[in-house]
This record gives sequence, C-alpha cells and structure tokens, in this order.
Amino acid sequence: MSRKGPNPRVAKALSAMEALGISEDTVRPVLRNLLKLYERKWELIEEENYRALADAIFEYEETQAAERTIKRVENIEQTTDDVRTEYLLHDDSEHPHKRLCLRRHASSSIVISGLALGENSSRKAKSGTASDQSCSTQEKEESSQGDERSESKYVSPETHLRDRRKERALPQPCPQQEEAETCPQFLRNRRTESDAVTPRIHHRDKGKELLSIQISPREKRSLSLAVCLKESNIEPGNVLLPKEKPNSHCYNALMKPKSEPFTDELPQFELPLAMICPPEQGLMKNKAIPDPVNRGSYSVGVGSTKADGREPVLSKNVEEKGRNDGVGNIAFKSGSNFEPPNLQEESLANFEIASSPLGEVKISLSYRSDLGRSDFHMPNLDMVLKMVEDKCRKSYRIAEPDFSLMKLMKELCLCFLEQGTDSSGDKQERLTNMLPKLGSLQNSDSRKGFGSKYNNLSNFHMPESSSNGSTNLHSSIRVPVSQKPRLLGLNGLESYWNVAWSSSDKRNKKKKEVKGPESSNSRSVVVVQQRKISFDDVKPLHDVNDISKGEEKVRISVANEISDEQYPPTFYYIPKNIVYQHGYVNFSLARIADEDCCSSCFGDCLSSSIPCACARETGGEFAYNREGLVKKEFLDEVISMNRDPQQHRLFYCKDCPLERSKNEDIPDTCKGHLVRRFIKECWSKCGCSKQCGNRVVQRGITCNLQVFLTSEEKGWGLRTLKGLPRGAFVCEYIGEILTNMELYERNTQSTRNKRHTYPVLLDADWGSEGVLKDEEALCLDATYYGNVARFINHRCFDANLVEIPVEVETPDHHYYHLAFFTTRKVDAMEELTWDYGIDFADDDHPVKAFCCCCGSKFCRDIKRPNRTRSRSLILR
Ligand SMILES: C[S@@+](CC[C@H](N)C(=O)[O-])C[C@H]1O[C@@H](n2cnc3c(N)ncnc32)[C@H](O)[C@@H]1O
Repeated sequence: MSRKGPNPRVAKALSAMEALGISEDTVRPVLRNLLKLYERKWELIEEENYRALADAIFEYEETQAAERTIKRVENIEQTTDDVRTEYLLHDDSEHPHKRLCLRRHASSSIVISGLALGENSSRKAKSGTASDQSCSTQEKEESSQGDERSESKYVSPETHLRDRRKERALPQPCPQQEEAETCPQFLRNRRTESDAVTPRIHHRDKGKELLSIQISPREKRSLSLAVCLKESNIEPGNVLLPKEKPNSHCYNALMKPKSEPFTDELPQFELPLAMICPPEQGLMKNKAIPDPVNRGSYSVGVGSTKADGREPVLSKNVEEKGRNDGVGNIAFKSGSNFEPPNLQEESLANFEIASSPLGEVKISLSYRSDLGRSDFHMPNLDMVLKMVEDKCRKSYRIAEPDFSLMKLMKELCLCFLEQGTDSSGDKQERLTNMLPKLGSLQNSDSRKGFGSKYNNLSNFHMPESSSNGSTNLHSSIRVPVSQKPRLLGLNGLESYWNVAWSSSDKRNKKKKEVKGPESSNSRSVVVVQQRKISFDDVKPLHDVNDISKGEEKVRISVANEISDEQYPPTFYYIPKNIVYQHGYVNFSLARIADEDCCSSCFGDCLSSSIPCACARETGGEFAYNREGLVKKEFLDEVISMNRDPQQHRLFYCKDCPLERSKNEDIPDTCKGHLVRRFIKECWSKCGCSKQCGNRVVQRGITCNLQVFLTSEEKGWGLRTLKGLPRGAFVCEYIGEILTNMELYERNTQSTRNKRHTYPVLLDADWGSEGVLKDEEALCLDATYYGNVARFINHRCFDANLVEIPVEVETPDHHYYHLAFFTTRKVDAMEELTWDYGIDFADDDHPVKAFCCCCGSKFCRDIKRPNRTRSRSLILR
C-alpha cells in the first residue's frame, strides 16, 4: 500500500508526446486532468497512440491562447469607464469566508456587462444557432465531411496535431469574415462544440473612438469554456472572466470520456452466472464429469458469463454429450468445446458445480484464455484469492473484515446441495444461518459456527494450470446428503445468489415433483444470479429509545416530530473507530516512551501541583480544567483557527495524500492543511486512574443527546436535551478508518447518489513528515459504521461545536481521535452543529457537498441560480 514508484504509463505517455515535440511540462497537467476525467482508464488515453491526450493538449494550448486574449480584454476593460465591473464573490472583509478558500485557485470572477460570449462549448451544437446559419452551404458540407472523417477515419496524433496547429495558424476563408469565424475549420473535426457567439466585442473608450476587439472563435470557445467551467450560470449578456489564470479544469469540458465500455472493471455479475438445465433441454445431452476422487458421479451445474450481458451460452448451445448418471444425480457440462466458434469467443468463464452421492460438492471455475500466452505462469493462489477479495470488497462495499472468497465458495457448495436436496425445516434453518447477514458476519461466533460445523468436510485443492493456459480453481466441500430438492426463498443480503425460475419451469414443476430425487434438479431453467451486496439491503433496525443500542453509557433517543419517516437511514452503531482495511493504526504500549506518559502519577493528574508529562503537548498546561471543560485560552485558539485558518499556520505537503488519492499517477499540488493543536490525554501506560481529569474523550459520551429530524433540508440532526456549558465534550467522530485511497475509491464507486456524506479527513498533522505513506493518510467514514456524531450537521462559521484532535493511544498523529467540544453555552434542545470546512467553490473534491441551509448569517454557500448541487466538501 505504500507509495508506488513512477508509473511507467506516465513515462510512456510523456515520451509519446515528446515525439510530437510537446514538452513534459505541457503534458503533465493535461494528462493529470485527462486521467481524472477518464477515471484513470488509461486505455482511453493510450488508444490510437495517445490521440485523446494529443487532442487535450491542443485544447489546452487553445485555452492558453484564449487566456491571453482575455488578459488583453481585461487590460482594455480597465481603461474604460463605462464597463461596469462587479465582484461576484463577497468581500472577505465583510464576511468571514476566508476559512475555506484555502483550496480555491482562481476564485474571484468579474462580470462584464454587455459581452455575450456563447454557451458552454461542451454542449451539442444547436441547429439554427447563429453559427450554423452563418455558414455557407459549402462550409456545412465540408463540415459534415469533416465530422465523418473524424468519426470514421483514424488520424494519427501527429497528423491530427499538425493539422490542428495548422488550422490555428491559418484562418480559413469564409464568405464573410464574421460568418466564417463562427464556423471555423477546426471545429469540423470536433464532435460537439458550438460557438453561438457574438464575434465582436465593442468597448467605447470614454470620449474616444470605439474600440473593436476581434475575438477569434477559437479564442471565444476557449473563453466561454473557461467561463462555463467556472460558473455554469452565466447570465445572458454577461461573461465571467477569470481574474487569475484559469486552473487546469478549464479544458476538461472538451475532453469527454468515450462511450466504449471499460474492460478492466470487474465483470458486472448482474447477468446470469450459472444455469442448470433440465434433461430435456440439454441436461441429458451433456457429458458427465468423471469423479476425480472415486466417489461416484457428480451432478454438475454449468454456466458461463459473457461480457455483454446477454443470455449465457449454455441456454442456447448445449450438445448431447452427457447423460443422467442414474445415481440420483444429474450431469451436464458446457464449455467452449461445445459452442459454435462465434459464440466461443464470448464465453469468458465457465462455472461448474457438482455433487457426488457421497455428499461432496465441487466447484470448478475455468477461464480459458484465447490469447495463448506463453508467459503465463501459475500464480500464487493466496494472492489470487486476496486480489479477488479486495476487488469484491471495493465493488460490493463489503465492510466485513473477514470476508473470504473461500467462505463464499463453501456457501455456494452448501447452497447447491441444499437446493438439490432436503427441504425440511431444520435444513432451511441451517442454510439461513449459513448465509449470514452482513451484520451477523461481524459476529465471530457465527463465523466460527460456520467454520467449525463444516471444517472437517472442507478440502481445498491448489489451482492447476493446464497446458493450454486455462486455470482451474476447485473448491470442494462435503456435506451430508439429503434427499429432496428445495427452492430457497432468500431475501435482501441473504441472497448472495438469487434464484429465478423460468416460466417453463412452472409448467414442468408438477411433473418434476413426482419424479423423485433423480430429477429433483431437473427444473426447466434455474438462473443463478449474483446480486451486488448493497448496504441498502441491510437493515439494521434502530432502537428509537437508544440508537446506540447500549453501546454508550447514556441512552441516545431518536425523535421525529416532522414526518412519518420513523428512523434515520441504516448504519451500524459503533462506539469506537474500526479499521476498514488498509489503514495503518498501531496501538502499542511499546510505542509510548516513558517520557510520553505519566507512569508515576496516581489518581487525578489535574490535582497535582506540577502538570505531568501528558501536559507537554499543550504547552505544559492541561487542556482541561477541573470541571472537565476545555480551558478558555486553548478553546479560543482552536475556535479562531477554525474560523480563520489563513491567520494560522498552514502546511503544504510535498506530495499530498489527498491529491494522491484523487490522482495517483500525477497528483496535483497540495492546497494546504491547517496545523492543528492537539490535546493529549493520559492513557493505559499512565499511572493515573480512569477518572483522571486528563481523560475526558476516552470516557465517552456523558451528555444527553437526541437524534432528531430537522425542519430544514438537512435531514437528521443531533441536539442536546440539557443545556451545556462552554468547552464541554459532546462526542467523538466515530467511523471506519480508511486510507484516503480507500475513501476515494469508495466514493467514486458507491456514494455518487447518496444524499448525505459522512467522511472527515485526519490531516491535522500531515505536515510533520515529508511524505506520508498511503496507508498512513487516514480519514474516518461514518457512512456505514459510525456513532451519533454522524448526525451533526454543518453550520458555517458560528457553529456551536468545534472539533479538536485528541491523542490517546498513538504518539504519532497519523491517527487520532476527533472530538467535539462546545464553542459556547448551548441551550437544551438546541441543535448541535460544527463547521465541516466546506469550500463550496471547490468542484474537484471526490466527496459531494450540498446546498447549505445552515441559516448562519455568515453562510459561505453563496446562493446563485442554476448552481449544481454537486459541490465538494473539503475534509480537514
Ligand atoms: C454528517 S451528515 C449529517 C447528518 C445528516 N443530516 C443525516 O441526515 O444523516 C452530513 C450531511 O448532512 C447534510 N447536511 C449537513 N449540514 C447541512 C446544511 N447546513 N445544509 C444542508 N445539508 C446539510 C448534507 O447532506 C451532508 O452531506
């Protein structure tokens, strides 16, 4: 998980562009954005010898040219009196908005009335726009030819770039200059851009002659592009000109990901994965698989997946090569051997499952590569399993740390057997127990139960490599054979494997039922589909009397005085942070040096006249007073730091983990992090008692809190049922400990459509080391696992809670506790809020933000029409 070396793909891209005479400095930012835009699908960048990259660079150069024009316009603007300028953003001096402008590059914009520069260039050209109408017929014909050419004919990046550069250098003739400019040659090769723009900009210099600034369409396009990407809500007749250099996103709109399916993703198993055919439809026609361990014949179910999601091959193409083995089992097989050549290629994997009369079930999954690769070698099975598990965890958001593919395969074997055998009540119960809910997977006992019950029956074989390059992975498990088939009804997450029945099955069902065990599996078509495991399928019930379900010392009730929606959306309540997967959190006594704890203290450290070593972090004074409240000076400083970070120390990572998580190959530069003040609490290596005054956060929640449905659009919130003094500890932010990479991947995969987001970044001390390893750059995500703090809503600037990093068991600050304290006296029933630190102008963050309705008069989310909801949340 640590940092990787330089990406060879980057090096290749750079050298491909170098061959075109494009410098590395030019390529890097463009490549970075292209990767972001294409979601790191390198194939899209590499195809056609980096054509997309060459295109993007060209766009970038155009944008730069437009920028120069903008600057010229701006210079002229400054000399005119009749051009009204107005800053869109609030003046920082009026409102305390500075805090979250850390990440903003080119933030302020100027509105220049009277300029009408086109629409977002990424939109489709509208028919009948000024540009279309202004083109001569010939031009239009050429244009359509050009489109065709660009669609159908491969143009090497070299030629393409040369052509494009030439186009830029040589204006194309048009009947009227103005008209011609609205239909420039290079646009013919573009797919969707349009410039419905007014070509001339007139500025009247006071009392002097009229200035006429000619902006070329290309420049206009870039200009409007730069503007549109900054602000999507350009008023008609206005143009927003970036005051500063447009940032690298400005050319993104021209780089649309192509629509080809991505092929390096995990297969989407929404499609049928395995099928069991009736004898009359092929079952009897197939070959029995010989019993590899002399236990008689196996019944075999076979299926194949296809990349395009169409019906599996087996349903269409099964030859008569097998037989009913006559021992009460069915045997059939399908595979590339039996398929017509045209369909053969489409079969990516063959899946076989078999049971013997002695109760052994075997799964065989074979992938036959047509590549015939000579470099194929047998991989380490453990590595393969781990890789698949990691992928599954990410793709299906499996939070269970002990999730195992082997376990899943065992379950498959058991289900297979169960399906084909007894339907008695105890079996049903057993199966239900074996397909645990996500929640019960946490329960080590249930895992143990599963393992212990069947461990003696399991038997795993190492993968074998065949000479033709195919790989077979066998898992077998022996379970007691029972007699009658049973169709399972599984719901929600329990149905890892969904069973569906075709209509023909219904027709044949009665007949099958009377046939007995031999034909018990002979249903028409049983399609076994794998469902994505979705957290939404899991419904851990909330206890409205105590959402913590007894995990906290105090009850935390749930109140809904607004609607019928009774419970907050589901999540698992945890009172302490839990590592999700790769986050590196090292708790150990050995890491705490003697000078970093107070082993010789006794009782309450606060009662000692000389503060102990644990007060060193806070300048030799404990952060808490005898009432357990954060002391005024410390609290004032922390609040000020939060409210006005620019007045405090910021650090800039050499290689920012946050940026790295967003774009591993070419990370952007660090936008800065606040150097925060920590509280250090005494801990287990200290001699003091648990009641020591320097142990506040670790004692957990003590105040009376309630989760309630807010009347605003914020969703659920948290309030205190009793008044709280200033500086009181309320709760800690608890969630899964994720690395930034994991959070980024989680978000890109699964939280796109989620209304609320729950991550916070633990970046309070990133500056203390040169380069933080990926596994050390941590955050907390309370989306699936969290505590009551996940309900605390945001309030700009004057929130009544402030977060303070607290060191308890880890001397380094990669991992720490994030604790909330009151910033002022809080009344009973008042909603508790904290300032998330959202930069509402940052569109580049993976975590979605929201339209703020905090109600603060200092709200930073400046309301503008047509603003998209998808804005970003800066994680501190
Ligand atoms: C940590 S959660 C807070 C709990 C959340 N309200 C809920 O119902 O679960 C953060 C989410 O709450 C919503 N939220 C928080 N503060 C808000 C505010 N001031 N205005 C609008 N929505 C807010 C946003 O959807 C945000 O992503």
